Amino acid sequence: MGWDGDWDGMEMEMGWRWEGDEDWNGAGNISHALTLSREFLHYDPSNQRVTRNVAKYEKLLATHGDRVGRPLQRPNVTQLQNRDAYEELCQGLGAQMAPEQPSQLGCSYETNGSPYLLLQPAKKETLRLQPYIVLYHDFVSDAEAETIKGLAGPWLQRSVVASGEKQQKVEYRISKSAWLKDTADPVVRALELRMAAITGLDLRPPYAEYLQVVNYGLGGHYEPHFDHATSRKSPLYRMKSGNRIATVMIYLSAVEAGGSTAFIYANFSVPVVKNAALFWWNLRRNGDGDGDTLHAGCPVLAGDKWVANKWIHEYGQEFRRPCSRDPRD
Ligand SMILES: O=C(O)CCC(=O)C(=O)O
Ligand SMILES: [Fe+2]
Repeated sequence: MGWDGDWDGMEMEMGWRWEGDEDWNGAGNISHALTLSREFLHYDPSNQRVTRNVAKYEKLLATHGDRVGRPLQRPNVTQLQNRDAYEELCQGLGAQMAPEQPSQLGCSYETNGSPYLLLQPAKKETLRLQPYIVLYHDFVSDAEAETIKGLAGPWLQRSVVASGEKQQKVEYRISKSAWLKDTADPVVRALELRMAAITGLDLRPPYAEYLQVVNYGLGGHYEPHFDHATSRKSPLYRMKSGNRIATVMIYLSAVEAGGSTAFIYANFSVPVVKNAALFWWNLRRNGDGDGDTLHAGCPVLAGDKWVANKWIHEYGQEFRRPCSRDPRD
């Protein structure tokens, strides 16, 4: 079941209760739970646990009706009122066609002017130009991925999100995560140098955050959100190095089913490609947040998923990604 093992196995498969919370979390579909549990008993009448669940659901329905507790929390972005695009993209039903000329997309070896990459060019696949999203294949080795997961494992804690001026646990981000400093291990340091080489950006503190290692268990997900701050009060500004200009996200594991990264407005999703690193700019060159980068980590349906995030900030990049007054850039 992976590290997100807060779920109660049986009930998680049926999808309503979240053991991490003391209360019912209000997903609310108790009558559906009851129907499925009764159907289950039809096949396995002696199952004590499901028998107990049936009694529990019947009691809950009698006392509370079908909606119990508070409504599900959602990220605070108005665009999310319509979840259809997200759900379709996660199910692989969304349009995946690139609006750009196919000749501008595709694969290339990149040295990016870096002596480091001269020896081993990056295998870049350009997925979209607006927003600019590229995938670097074989960015880490299997051994490096294992080392990073092993280093993070003991430190994993339920993930939080920036909410107003605070950070909090929310139902729309179900995962565990840990932060790794580059001093934690030579492998972390090596990955940071590699990320600096492919992006051409300055990743030294405080120009980038520590490496955030994230583990999603079954059903783990992160609903559509922006990585950059959309409010000046966001805790992201506490680093005093501006907003998050870009994201590098490394896929540290494969996933048996689900778990793609969906870009809602760009209308496509990136399947989990083990050992690859995804890069995109969150901000436009004039410093405004790029609304086209709304993205999500789709629910993991089988297996578990590990990623590592590097969030790079605006300051330090002034000469590496010069600004522009043209709002289209
Ligand atoms: O897990 C993913 O595919 C996306 C994760 C993400 O967007 C994040 O951690 O900010
Ligand atoms: Fe994100």
